[in-house]
Amino acid sequence: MTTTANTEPAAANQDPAQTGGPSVVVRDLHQHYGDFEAVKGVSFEIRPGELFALLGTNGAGKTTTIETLEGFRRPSSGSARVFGRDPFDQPAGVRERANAVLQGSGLLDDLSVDENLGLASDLAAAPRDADEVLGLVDLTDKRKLRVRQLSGGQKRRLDLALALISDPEVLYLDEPTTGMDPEARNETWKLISELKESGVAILLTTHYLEEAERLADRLAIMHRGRVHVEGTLAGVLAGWGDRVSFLVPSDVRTADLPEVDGAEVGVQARDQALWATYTVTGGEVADRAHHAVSALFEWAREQGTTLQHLQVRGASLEDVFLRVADDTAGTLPE
Ligand SMILES: Nc1ncnc2c1ncn2[C@@H]1O[C@H](COP(=O)(O)OP(=O)(O)OP(=O)(O)O)[C@@H](O)[C@H]1O
Repeated sequence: MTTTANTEPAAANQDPAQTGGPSVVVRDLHQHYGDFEAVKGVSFEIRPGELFALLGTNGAGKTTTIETLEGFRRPSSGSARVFGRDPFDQPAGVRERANAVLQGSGLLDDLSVDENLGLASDLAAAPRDADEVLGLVDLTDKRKLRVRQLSGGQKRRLDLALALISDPEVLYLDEPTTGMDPEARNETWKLISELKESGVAILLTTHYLEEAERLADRLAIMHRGRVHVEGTLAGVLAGWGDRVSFLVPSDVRTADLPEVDGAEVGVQARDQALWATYTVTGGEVADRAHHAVSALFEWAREQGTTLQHLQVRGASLEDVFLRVADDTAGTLPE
């Protein structure tokens, strides 16, 4: 332990979660690998019973952020606090109460499921009952098998069991369902929801957007070290607008498509036809699509044409993700 631990003011060591505050607080975190800046000013908080999903493109800096919270890396600048403590300089009081399912399994291949769980249990300050944990991850009937005899999805479930055996109050899940079949993933989602309901503060990274849609109370999308979008799912999607699309009538030039208040029009070629998409962000969220569709019907009536294959949908998390990931769009800060 460095001297920093001893010189921190007493107030900085108080656990905000004890008084209803966040268990995890990240403030303006920067992380360098040599000259390369992998994380460029990330901030978020996670309260007990809340799941925060950190989404992002490959190499965005998600794992680096989790590793910082785990105490594996000292921030280059900014801060990370878990239970009010610095996990790098003050790991005591953090490691016992936080645990992780990280990428790259820490399982010992030649030992059995029981033996792996036993080792993790020996390291835990107040371990949960191993039978109960094996039941939670549905591996009871595999307990005598060696790890190398498990399938990829079963190994991932054992990873989760190793994290749960210490009964953590904060849980970091780095792509926890990779390699699982849809049923195992569904069961794992239920388990994660139950953990959340029991008061665990969870940080999830995933490339499965549906996983974030199902589980996250709040989410952030990272790209190249920065958070570009953050909020509740509903809040994020409301800011992104509704989509109204239809086949451009063959006798209408795209330049003659009508303007609609509060909407931007784009034209895409698909299946040897042109499709118009109006992205509607103006007006009240509840009836913004109604106004756009009314205006388009009015235009179609005047043109003596119809809106074929008309579709109205809200923005999806995938729309938002792809927009953030699209460097060529040119509106994201460097
Ligand atoms: N030890 C390291 N040395 C140098 N660069 C690193 C190191 N670890 C990570 N990086 C780089 O830092 C950036 C962020 O990596 P990180 O693993 O945090 O991203 P990620 O968001 O978790 O990506 P993925 O979704 O692909 O797992 C990447 O460009 C990566 O190449």
